[in-house]
Amino acid sequence: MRLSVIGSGYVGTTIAACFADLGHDVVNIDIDEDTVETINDGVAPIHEDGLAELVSAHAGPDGTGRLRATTDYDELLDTDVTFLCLPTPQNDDGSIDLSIMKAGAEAFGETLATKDGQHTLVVKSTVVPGSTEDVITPVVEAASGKTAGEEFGVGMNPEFLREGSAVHDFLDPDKVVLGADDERALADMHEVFDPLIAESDAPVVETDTRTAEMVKYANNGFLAAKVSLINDIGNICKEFGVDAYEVADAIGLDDRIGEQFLRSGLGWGGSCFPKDTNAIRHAAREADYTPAMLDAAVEVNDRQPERLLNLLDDHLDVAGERVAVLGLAFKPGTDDVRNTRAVPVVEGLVERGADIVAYDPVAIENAREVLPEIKYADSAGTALEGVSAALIVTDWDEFAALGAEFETMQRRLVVDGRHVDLPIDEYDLEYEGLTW
Ligand SMILES: NC(=O)c1ccc[n+]([C@@H]2O[C@H](COP(=O)([O-])OP(=O)(O)OC[C@H]3O[C@@H](n4cnc5c(N)ncnc54)[C@H](O)[C@@H]3O)[C@@H](O)[C@H]2O)c1
Ligand SMILES: O=c1ccn([C@@H]2O[C@H](COP(=O)(O)OP(=O)(O)O[C@H]3O[C@H](CO)[C@@H](O)[C@H](O)[C@H]3O)[C@@H](O)[C@H]2O)c(=O)[nH]1
Repeated sequence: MRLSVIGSGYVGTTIAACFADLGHDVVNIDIDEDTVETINDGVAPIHEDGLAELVSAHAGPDGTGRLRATTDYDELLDTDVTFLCLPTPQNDDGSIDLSIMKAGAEAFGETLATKDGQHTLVVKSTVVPGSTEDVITPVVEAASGKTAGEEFGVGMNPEFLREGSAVHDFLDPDKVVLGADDERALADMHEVFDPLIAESDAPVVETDTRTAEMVKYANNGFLAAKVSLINDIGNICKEFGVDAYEVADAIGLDDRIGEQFLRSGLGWGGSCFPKDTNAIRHAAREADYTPAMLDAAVEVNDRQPERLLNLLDDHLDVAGERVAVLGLAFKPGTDDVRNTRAVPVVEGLVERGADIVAYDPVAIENAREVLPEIKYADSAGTALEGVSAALIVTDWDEFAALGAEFETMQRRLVVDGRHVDLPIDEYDLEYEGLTW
């Protein structure tokens, strides 16, 4: 099938490369010329495990030719289905900002106006319930002069991939959700996804666009709340001298709870959970409903960095002391620092007058933009040299391999926000875990 994918970021590039790998002809449309050029050179514009191989296999001079990129929306005219993968950031009040989606929908509609045959638009971005039907579709109708459900189809297909494992998650999903309000759009989405469904054996949920939109927020809200609940329980565990990880292992054996997403500590960050919980909470309030559980999930999450710093305060007055911060990415496996817990941790240390040296295996370049005022080390070992304390913010595997490096600390005080397996006894560490 011939597909166009508008937006070439984490989601757009991943799905375009994966669809090409599944045998579709795909064109990626993006306003960023560098991104377009990079893909056309056969190079992945973002860092994701397995993506470089897929892009070079299908784009660029040595590729199959099934993947290419362009800045020209007219190229979607030669395709049958378009996926809209544009950003949906939050406004200052937490509500969803649909302005980029509207701009993309308008450009899509203006192009569609000149097309004779049938076409289906699929909203892939995370949007609050009603956005596809009440906002995006009317923009396309106005720009194209065509009627949805008659002259073009509209679907909504939420994406559940995680950064760091995007290719794997997309090709082997737990579920595929196909939201459509007309038969033609549903049939088109099936034609796109059938090769993936056949290969992955993923269950398919067929529903309307509003429900599909809500499934995405329910998914993220549930996961964010699950982490906040284990953090709440973990904080109680800490007060009673109980190890929250032992408790989590035990409750995770109950199938109704499940073992995943029970790692307590500093809480959740990233490009999705924070903005998506805020968007759906704001939308709920607009509808006159107070989302008490999601509000609490955010409140618990916001408190964890200060709890980590309070644990440090119990051992050391950090004013004038050198402190190492290990980990800056919002989770291991990515260089993404959007809403990373490292920011409130570092801000708290700055307020306390600490002299901070930070290290991350891949996120330092991005971290410099949000945390320009601190020092950076080029290895965990260098960061630890001469410090009075170390804080662990991201659970990178390489931190669990640290050993003799601890001997260079002035004081071997380690406050761990992520339950990294450290040689506490071997190196005589003065160790505090956030919830254990
Ligand atoms: N990142 C994730 O892990 C993830 C997972 C699931 C869902 N989502 C959702 O998917 C959507 C996209 O997120 P992302 O992380 O891929 O975004 P992103 O910021 O990584 O990429 C967006 C891309 O869109 C391009 N763009 C902006 N305006 C454009 C326009 N008018 N026309 C064409 N291209 C334009 C940008 O240049 C950029 O390359 C969001 O709604 C997000 O919530 C993200
Ligand atoms: O037990 C856990 C699991 C996660 N986290 C934290 O939660 C955040 C999010 O982690 P994860 O879900 O792995 O990363 P994302 O790439 O943000 O993926 C989430 O957000 C995406 C964008 O919407 C969705 O597509 C994914 O399904 C959803 O997992 C990170 O800060 C993690 O450190 C914990 O603290 N404890």
